This record gives sequence, C-alpha cells and structure tokens, in this order.
Amino acid sequence: MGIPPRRPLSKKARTLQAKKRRFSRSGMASASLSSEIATPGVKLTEGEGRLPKVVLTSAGGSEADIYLFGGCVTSWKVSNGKDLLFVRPDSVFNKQKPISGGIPHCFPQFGPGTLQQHGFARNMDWSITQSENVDGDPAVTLELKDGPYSRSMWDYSFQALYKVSLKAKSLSTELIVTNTDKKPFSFSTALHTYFRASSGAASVRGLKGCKTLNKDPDPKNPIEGKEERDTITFPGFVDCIYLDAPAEVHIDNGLGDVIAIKNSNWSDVVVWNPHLQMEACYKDFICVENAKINNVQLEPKQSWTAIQKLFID
Ligand SMILES: O=P(O)(O)OC[C@H]1O[C@@H](O)[C@H](O)[C@@H](O)[C@@H]1O
Repeated sequence: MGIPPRRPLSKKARTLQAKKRRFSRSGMASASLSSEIATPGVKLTEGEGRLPKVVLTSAGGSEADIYLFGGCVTSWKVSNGKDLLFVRPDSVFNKQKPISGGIPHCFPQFGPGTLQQHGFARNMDWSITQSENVDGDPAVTLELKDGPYSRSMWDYSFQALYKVSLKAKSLSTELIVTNTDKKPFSFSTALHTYFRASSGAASVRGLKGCKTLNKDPDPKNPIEGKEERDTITFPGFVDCIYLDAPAEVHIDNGLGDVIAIKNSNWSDVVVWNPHLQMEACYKDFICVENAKINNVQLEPKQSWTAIQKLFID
C-alpha cells in the first residue's frame, strides 16, 4: 500500500505551521504554540528586534507584554492605557544583552558574585509551557531549563517555571525553581522591576525598621544599617537592600499612581535608582525589586516558590 496523498492544509493550518517553523528554528517551544494560540487573551507575536513576545490582554482592558528572551515582562498597561513599567532607552533587543527594563530576572545570582552580574536567566530563551484564561483573565507559564550556556557557568540541572497572570488591576508572577540535578545547589534571585516614575516625586513606603545593606558607595562591601524613614525618596543615587522586608510595600510613582507590591516568599527588597550614572533616563523610573538575597539551598527534587503581585487602585 502506498502512502495516501496528503490533504491540502487550510490557510489557518498553514499559518500555524509557518509560525511553528519560525519559532522552533530559534529554539523556542513550538509544541506549546498551538495551545497558546487557542487561548483567548494570549497571543504570540513578534516584538522589537523580531523577538518572540507574548501579549496578554484581559477582559478588564489591561495588557502585558512578555519577551521569551529573558522571560522578561516589558509592559503592564492598565485599562486607562498607562504603562506602569519602564524599559530603559538604552535597551537592545538583539539577545546580545539582557533587556534593561520591565521585570528582568536575576537568577541564579543576584550579585555581585562569581557569575555574570544578576546571573544568566535574563540572557536565555525561555519557552512557553502553558496558557490559560479564567473568566477573562489570561495567564502564561514560561519555562527555563539548564543548557550548554548555563552549564558553562553553573553546572547544575534545574527547571524554572514562571507564571505571569493578568487581571484588570493586577499583574502577578509566580516563580518555581526546582532542583532537577542529583546534587544540591544554592542560588539567589530577584525580580528587577523597573517602575515608570518621576523619580524626583516618587516614593516607597513600608520598609521602615528593616535591616539595610547600603551598596552605596561600594556594592561589594555594603554598609549595614536600619531604615528609619517611613517614606524613601530619590534625591540622588540609591542602591540599597532591605532584608526581611514586609509582604506588602507601596510605591507612589510621582505620576499619579500608587502601586501595591504584595509578595509571598520574596523575603527581601532592593531599591535602586542610578541617578547621574544614567543621566538620560534616571528621572523616568525607580527600581523596587522583590529579592532573595541570601542563598536558597535546594536538595535534588526540591522546589522553591515565590509570588509577586502588583496591584493598582
Ligand atoms: O545594570 P544592571 O546589570 O541591570 O544592574 C543594575 C543595578 O541593579 C540593582 O539591582 C543593583 O542593586 C545595582 O547594584 C545594579 O547596578
């Protein structure tokens, strides 16, 4: 019996096949593409530099962009169209450098340390493993696994799952790191969130009483202290770690918005503004980063989970 002749593909099937070919060439997850495309409010598109980008659109009118390169959320637009995140004007979208803006990952090192600054996760292609839409609220889960590039720096087998969920007034992320190796490993991590702001008018509340590690003037030898202020402002260069921070912190972006950052298991917060080190853009953002500064130790098969929720009134 010969091979039966193939039925010609419909236009929709041809487009899907072409997309699958395009993204699998660059190492992206093609297996998940069809289910991803079938999920309302979740779309895989080409972003800047033709890099694959997931766009989430909620029934409540909010929108979020997530680049697979770096697993980086670059935009969170609330229903009035305002983007509450910031991407630095010096960002490049060519995989030669991490995307400098939005919510880059720092993993498996916050730094400074023996690996590259902030680790390699922001320099690797993540893939889509799942997408869903619950009552008009979309979510996508990205995955990062070790490969030759990560192994050359950090010789461990791991899986990181990163679920980004969008609602009308919130953007949530859940990070699950699993040790898939036969030996234990340890890591530090952060979500290096860039909030659009008028830095001269912006402030952060909720960190009073925390133990601080001030990285100014020397990031390699931070000065220990305690935060005495109710409200942290940005009159100059700021680079400070807050240890054992509370589960909720508030940002006034100086542009008319108050954003609540709620978290579970992100024990620390980093507050950063480069001031004159980045003369072109320091006035336009502040970074408030949920972080895990002290190492998390994972035995084989163990996982660590942390959730960050950004809310707007
Ligand atoms: O320019 P990068 O690699 O994204 O890092 C920016 C800053 O990130 C902050 O989290 C650090 O506390 C700073 O010390 C650092 O300079």
